[in-house]
Parts: sequence; structure tokens; C-alpha cells
Amino acid sequence: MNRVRVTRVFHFEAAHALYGYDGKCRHIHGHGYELHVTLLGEPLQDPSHPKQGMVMDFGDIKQCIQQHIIEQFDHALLLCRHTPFFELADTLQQHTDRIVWLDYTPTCENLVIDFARRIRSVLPTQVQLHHLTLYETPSSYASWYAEDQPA
Ligand SMILES: Nc1nc2c(c(=O)[nH]1)N=C([C@H](O)[C@H](O)COP(=O)(O)OP(=O)(O)OP(=O)(O)O)CN2
Repeated sequence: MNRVRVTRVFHFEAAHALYGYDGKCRHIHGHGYELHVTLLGEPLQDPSHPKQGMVMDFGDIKQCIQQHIIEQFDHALLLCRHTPFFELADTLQQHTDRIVWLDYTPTCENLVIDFARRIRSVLPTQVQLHHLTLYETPSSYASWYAEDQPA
């Protein structure tokens, strides 16, 4: 048995604010995020199958991540609902439907944990999420690895 990792890279733009943070990132500001999604599995061994030799078709990975992550988070404003920002919810939502109210502070770490949970819940059973890396800037990123998680 040979198991192989396959990776696809995605980009999205989002604004966020780290409420209560002791630096400039407490203000609403934007990032061009880059998300690396790495899956682990065994390439399909079935000469009669159109996905022969693939862990998961790159096109299917794209469709899955687009639907479950990018369509929600791209060009969105990411805010924690447990902050005074939530007092603006009704007003903001009259003018845009691209606000994602989160139960957590939208740090790079918390976002990558949330993305891992969302992706794992929709992946086909024959592949595993090996790791995710989310770049908030070209020089700052957070990674989630399945092997790092408690059993
Ligand atoms: N561990 C984390 N630290 C910080 C996060 C985070 O998500 N996890 N986020 C921020 C801010 O959102 C911001 O994106 C980064 O701020 P900063 O490092 O200041 O970004 P710059 O690229 O502008 O850095 P310079 O050193 O000013 O070039 C903060 N920290």
C-alpha cells in the first residue's frame, strides 16, 4: 500500500478585527489569505475507474473547498459574535450579506482550526485531511496537522 499526500492551494480576501488585541490588528483590516489543503490517501487502483491513480481528483478538491470554505469566507468580514461588534449586526446586514459571525476571535490559528473541522465533515471517507496551512500574510501562517491533535 502506498499512501500519498495531495495538495491544492486556494486564495481568498477577507477583513477581520481581533477585538481586545493589544496591537493594530484590533482594528478592522484586510488580508489576502492563502490556504493550502493537503489530503492523504491511497491512489485508486481500478483501471476501469475514471479516477484511477488518484487520491482525490484535484478538480473535486477544488469544488469541495470552494463550496465549503471559499464561498463563505471570500470578500467577507470576519467578526466574533461575542464582542461589541455584534451590536452592529442588524445595521451591517442591511447592507451586506458577507459578514461571518464567529464564536471565536478570527486569528489565523482559530480560522485554521475551524477550516479543519468544516473540511473533515465533508471529505469522502477514503481520504483524510493531513494538514492545512493558512497564510495571513506572505510571512505569517498557521498550520493544523491531524497528527498533532489529541486522540
Ligand atoms: N499568532 C498570531 N499573531 C497575530 C495574528 C494571528 O492571527 N495570530 N494576527 C495579527 C494581525 O491580524 C495581523 O495580520 C498581523 O499583524 P502584523 O504581524 O503586524 O502584520 P504585518 O505584516 O503588518 O507585520 P509587520 O511586522 O508590521 O510587517 C497579529 N498577530
